[in-house]
Amino acid sequence: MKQNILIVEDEFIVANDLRIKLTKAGYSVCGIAASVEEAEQLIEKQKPTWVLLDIFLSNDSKGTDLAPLLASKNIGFIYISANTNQSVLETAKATHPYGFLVKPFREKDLLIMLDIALQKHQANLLMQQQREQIFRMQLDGMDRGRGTMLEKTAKLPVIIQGFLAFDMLRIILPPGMETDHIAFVRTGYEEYETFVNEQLAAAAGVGLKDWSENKANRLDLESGEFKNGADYHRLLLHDITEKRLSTQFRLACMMAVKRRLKNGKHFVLAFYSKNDDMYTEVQFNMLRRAAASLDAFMEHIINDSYSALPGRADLPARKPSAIKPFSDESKFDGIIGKSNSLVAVLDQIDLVATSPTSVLITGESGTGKERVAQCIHKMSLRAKNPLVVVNCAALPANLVESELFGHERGAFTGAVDKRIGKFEQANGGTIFLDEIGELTLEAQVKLLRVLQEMEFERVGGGKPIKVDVRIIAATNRNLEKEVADGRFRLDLYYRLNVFPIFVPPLRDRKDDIGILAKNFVEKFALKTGRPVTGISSAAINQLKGYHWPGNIRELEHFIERQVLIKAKGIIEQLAMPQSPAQPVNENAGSEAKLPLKTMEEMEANYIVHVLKNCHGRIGGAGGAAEILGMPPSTLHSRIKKLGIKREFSAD
Ligand SMILES: Nc1ncnc2c1ncn2[C@@H]1O[C@H](COP(=O)(O)OP(=O)(O)OP(=O)(O)O)[C@@H](O)[C@H]1O
Repeated sequence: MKQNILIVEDEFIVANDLRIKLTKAGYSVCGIAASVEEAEQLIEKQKPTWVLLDIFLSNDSKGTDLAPLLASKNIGFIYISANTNQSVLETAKATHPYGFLVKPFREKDLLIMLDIALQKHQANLLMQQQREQIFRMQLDGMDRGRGTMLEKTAKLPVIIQGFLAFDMLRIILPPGMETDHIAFVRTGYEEYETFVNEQLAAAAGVGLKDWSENKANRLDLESGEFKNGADYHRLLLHDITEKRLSTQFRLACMMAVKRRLKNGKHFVLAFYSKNDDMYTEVQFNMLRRAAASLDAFMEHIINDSYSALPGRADLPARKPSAIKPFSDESKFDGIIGKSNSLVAVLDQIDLVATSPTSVLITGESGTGKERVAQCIHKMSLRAKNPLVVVNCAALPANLVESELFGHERGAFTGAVDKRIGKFEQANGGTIFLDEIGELTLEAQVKLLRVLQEMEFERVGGGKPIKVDVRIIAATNRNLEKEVADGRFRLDLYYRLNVFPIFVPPLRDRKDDIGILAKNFVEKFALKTGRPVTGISSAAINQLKGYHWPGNIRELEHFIERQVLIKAKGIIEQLAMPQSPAQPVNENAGSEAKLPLKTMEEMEANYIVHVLKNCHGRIGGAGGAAEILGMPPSTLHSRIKKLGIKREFSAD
């Protein structure tokens, strides 16, 4: 689709120069506005699909003030500004732009950023439409016939969550029903705890009578609003119930809509998140659409509930009930865990799996990035076609091209046979570029070309080959830092980072350790045939006390060893590995005098310590890589990056 770009910039020379560059690059520029007011008029008249937005504009207006209008109209925007002071950057970031270019910038950088931003915006719109469609279909397919009000609404949180994320959803119904307040609090991927009036009153620390009589609990709304971060905190200052609920459920922002039903009565949907900048104009519009789709359903259950009065004892359950509407354990194929941060990863997998979007998975070694990639592939429409894994760290620099694109027979010395490259093998499916941060700059150029065109030639072959491949890349490096240090190409980074997923380290999701450990005990007991039947809570607490630098891989190997040592019964006591955060033996006793060390120094110390114990051997059984719970190639690259001397590593 040809993009219609509006330039909002008060310096005419700069704006005109931009117009010339964009037109030359094939974009159509529908206007130049020097102030927010002019921009609003042009948006109305010209209907741009994209906006380049300066921050400080004529008439003392600010580009950031235009952002809510752009978000509400689904128009993507990039800031272009010479001002980079912290508060300007923070205000700009809070409006969720697709990019920020600091003036003066190179034409090339502008065009690359715009190209990627457009792709990202289109992918987002597509995903949003798909989610909305699924939401409507699921809503239509819901059984409205029998059951209590709680039973009828029990499936709502799962359905709504797929469309609009929340940690707590409050539904406020017209007064005079069996219950006029239901809240669903998220406790797992498709798990919610249900609270009705009595339990909500208890959570807010008031009696049921006070709760019911306090009109403020019904959220006094005109038609709707959202409050993020500081705004939400201001609300808490004068609303004691909200304050208590927010403390109880650790909520950091909210948005709500009030809907009028045909019978003149109202219901309110209030969404809460633990993430303090979760809700923007975009989500608010989505909420309005979701609420409108829900009107008929709510009307039905409200009328049904009135006709059931009086005397139908369908409510309330005295204790909060845990509702797990339609959990599908196998959906995430072996990704175990229920911590908040893992559930957030599952949400993202769910969101992106069926779209063709490229995904960049980041996180420390052993956190499960490859698992996430496998899961996205299996849940995608390409699941029947291959998932081809390429370990970029293991690609020999001189063979990158032939590995990725293949070669013809006799293309170079040693090419005795024709070879089909990884991209061709993955045609129709997915290619997983693991450890992408290890690619040499030369290889990055070659990869970039394929990603742009999805076309390449086999080495020694003159015929272009076109493929249809979805890209998933992963790295344990901070790619933004790699870009800043000149080790990773900015254009390649933009191409890959269309949908980023961060997999958190195990030390930040200790809630998952117990369930993972139990699972690994079962797995290795079965594999080794040893009758080890479980692991005690004391042992799990010990596991939680360690900080797992090798993450889940290290935990998995550790449990495997414990199963072998224990041989039968329940694992009770563990000999935990020495934590690198504690001083290693040679420094024992002198910790008080130790200067503070950076994480990198501690990591280097620990690797040297393990290497010494393994006599410098990296690979194979009992080698340093196995003990550290990472692939030898990753350890090699860590050794190189941390500048560990060769005397410590033999292979
Ligand atoms: N959530 C999980 N549930 C169960 N097993 C997991 C989970 N996450 C990871 N694992 C297991 O932990 C090990 C490491 O996972 P994986 O290889 O996906 O990590 P990674 O982040 O890709 O590591 P690297 O960066 O070193 O390549 C694997 O054996 C994997 O099966």
